Amino acid sequence: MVAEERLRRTMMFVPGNNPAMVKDAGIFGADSIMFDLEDAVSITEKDAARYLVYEALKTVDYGNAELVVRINGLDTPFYQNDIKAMVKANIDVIRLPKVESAEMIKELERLVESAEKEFGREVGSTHLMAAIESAQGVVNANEIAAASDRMIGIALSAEDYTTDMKTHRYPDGQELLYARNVILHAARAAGIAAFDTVFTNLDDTEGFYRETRLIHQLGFDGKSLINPRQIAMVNEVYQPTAKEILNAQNVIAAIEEARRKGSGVIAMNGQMVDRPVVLRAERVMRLAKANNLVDSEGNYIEK
Ligand SMILES: CC(C)(COP(=O)(O)OP(=O)(O)OC[C@H]1O[C@@H](n2cnc3c(N)ncnc32)[C@H](O)[C@@H]1OP(=O)(O)O)[C@@H](O)C(=O)NCCC(=O)NCCSC(=O)C[C@@](O)(CC(=O)O)C(=O)O
Ligand SMILES: [Mg+2]
Repeated sequence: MVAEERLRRTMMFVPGNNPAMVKDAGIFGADSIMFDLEDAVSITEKDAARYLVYEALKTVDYGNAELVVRINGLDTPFYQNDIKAMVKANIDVIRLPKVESAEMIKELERLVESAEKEFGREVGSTHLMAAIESAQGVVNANEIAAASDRMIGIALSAEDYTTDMKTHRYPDGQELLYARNVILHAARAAGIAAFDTVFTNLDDTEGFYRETRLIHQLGFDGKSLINPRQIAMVNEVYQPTAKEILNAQNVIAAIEEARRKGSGVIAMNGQMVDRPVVLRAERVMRLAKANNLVDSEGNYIEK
């Protein structure tokens, strides 16, 4: 069994200047809640938003959700105070926007480590992720993904990226195909998660499903979201079918039997079952459990 991989299907942006949204963000069941101090917050509200998110992190119970904050960029006067406040508040992950090089992640890491020491937090306990929002970021995706042991993932940010590329978003997503594949490969090569971009038209449910099915097929761990309505749709696409669950259970049973006999490979219904097949089966079972499709014994629950 490999180390349990955290599910990160849904990473929901929550504007850091909206007290009601910040307070209630935990009730919708997102895998990760991402408080935003950057583009959803106007310049005049930067300090107030930082303070609001800091207080919420200290006082609100967000259950098992992973807590992420998108700080302001390294080209702003706000990021140093953002880092200090969020490290002090014990945030799980800091997401740096508009990342274009490994050096930017190393600069973030230096400041995070200094804040950890200042506030008595264990050095290395604050994780990092990068949003890639430009051609330069895509070109340097490999070095960004591998820039720090603290990195848990990289994300495509298609609104800024398409602007940088002098295009805009189309329904078929052709304009994002290269960036999606580069980001996915960079993440996988570095052993970290890959997140797809936000989908901003809340009325286009069909378009949202189409995009989510595409990124699921490509292999993304999940998506950045802007609204709670999008969470159930992503979970639906990412949930395994009954057939996939049954197959995964058979694979795990078969490999356990093989291991008892001292072998790492076995044939099941004429198909070879080896390590990659077992890893895929284990991921299917993690997704099945997260979607309450199996009971504590791992048996499929008919709905
Ligand atoms: C779009 C809308 C105004 C619609 O509001 P509406 O009120 O019409 O929505 P409803 O569905 O009616 O809400 C039903 C109930 O849920 C509550 N509720 C809604 N949204 C919630 C939420 N997010 N968190 C918690 N609670 C929420 C709401 O308060 C209500 O609660 P209640 O009144 O109690 O029933 C709202 O969703 C919203 O503000 N979204 C976040 C926008 C945002 O953060 N943008 C910046 C990030 S993108 C970016 O920067 C581009 C990027 O950088 C991205 C990258 O880097 O990846 C790039 O370059 O691509
Ligand atoms: Mg952006």
